[in-house]
Amino acid sequence: MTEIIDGKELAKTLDNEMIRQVGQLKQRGVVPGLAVIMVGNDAASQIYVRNKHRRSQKIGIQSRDITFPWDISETELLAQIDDLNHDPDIDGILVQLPLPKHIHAKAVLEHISPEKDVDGFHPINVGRLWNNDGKIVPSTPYGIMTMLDRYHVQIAGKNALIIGRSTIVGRPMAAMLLNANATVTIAHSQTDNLKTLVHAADILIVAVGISHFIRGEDIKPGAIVIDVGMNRDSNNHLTGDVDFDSAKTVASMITPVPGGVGPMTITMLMQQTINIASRRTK
Ligand SMILES: Nc1nc2c(c(=O)[nH]1)N[C@@H](CN(C=O)c1ccc(C(=O)N[C@@H](CCC(=O)O)C(=O)O)cc1)CN2
Repeated sequence: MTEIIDGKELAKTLDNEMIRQVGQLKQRGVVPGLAVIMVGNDAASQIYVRNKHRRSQKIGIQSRDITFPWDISETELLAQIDDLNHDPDIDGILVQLPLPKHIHAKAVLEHISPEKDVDGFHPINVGRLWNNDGKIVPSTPYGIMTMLDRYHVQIAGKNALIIGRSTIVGRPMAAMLLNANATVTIAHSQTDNLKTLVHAADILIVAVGISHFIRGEDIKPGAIVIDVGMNRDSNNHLTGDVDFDSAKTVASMITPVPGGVGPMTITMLMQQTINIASRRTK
């Protein structure tokens, strides 16, 4: 029987664990603080930022939302980050992506103190992760690793294929699976013989942004399939990169969309804010 990896349910379990962790921190005089910077009024980003705020409140994290109009200058944005870098009440800083085109996202992300870079996008944190010494790591792949762990998936020695090489998902995912002793392959738009690679994968992570890119007949029987896709169909319904119905008949475990990887992203952001705050007590 195929097991559905339920990100929504796992997120609730982890919320309860985090509420306890925050309670213990507060007894030691530490209130975790998260600053979320949003530029412009992208509709999806507004929803994610609101959800980050609500989850922070639920867990007991002090969250500070800072919203700028889309035409803010890069200099003003960097000055705000400077302030937050020096603010002792703030443990984690994140800038919601995407940013407007006139702002250099790379410069902005590199301006966040690596010790407060709760998204794990700063090159220092990227380097630490690839050195198997990651202290703060990107939330989506961290969420996937947590799902694999909580569903008792054995990673060591397995063939893991990641389709997609983004800095937010594909690359850090590869580092995390490698650190967990998987044999890792990253495939992308220029990859030859993708079908052969997919058919050999024990753990398949799909993050390409193309609706139903992978179908059941492509997958190795018994594979674990993780769908990172978030696409909208003509009816504005959310669809994954994997055709769930056909893949479910072949995989041993699979994540749905929605309700799989997505809910774990904000959960792991919360966990990392707590992790950073707990270093204050050491
Ligand atoms: N600074 C960052 N910007 C962005 C990140 C990020 O990790 N850091 N990731 C995404 C957006 N994102 C969080 O910011 C995010 C995306 C999706 C979900 C989620 O819960 N998805 C649900 C479906 C939601 C829906 O119906 O639209 C699911 O898949 O079940 C949470 C957070 C880009 N920007």
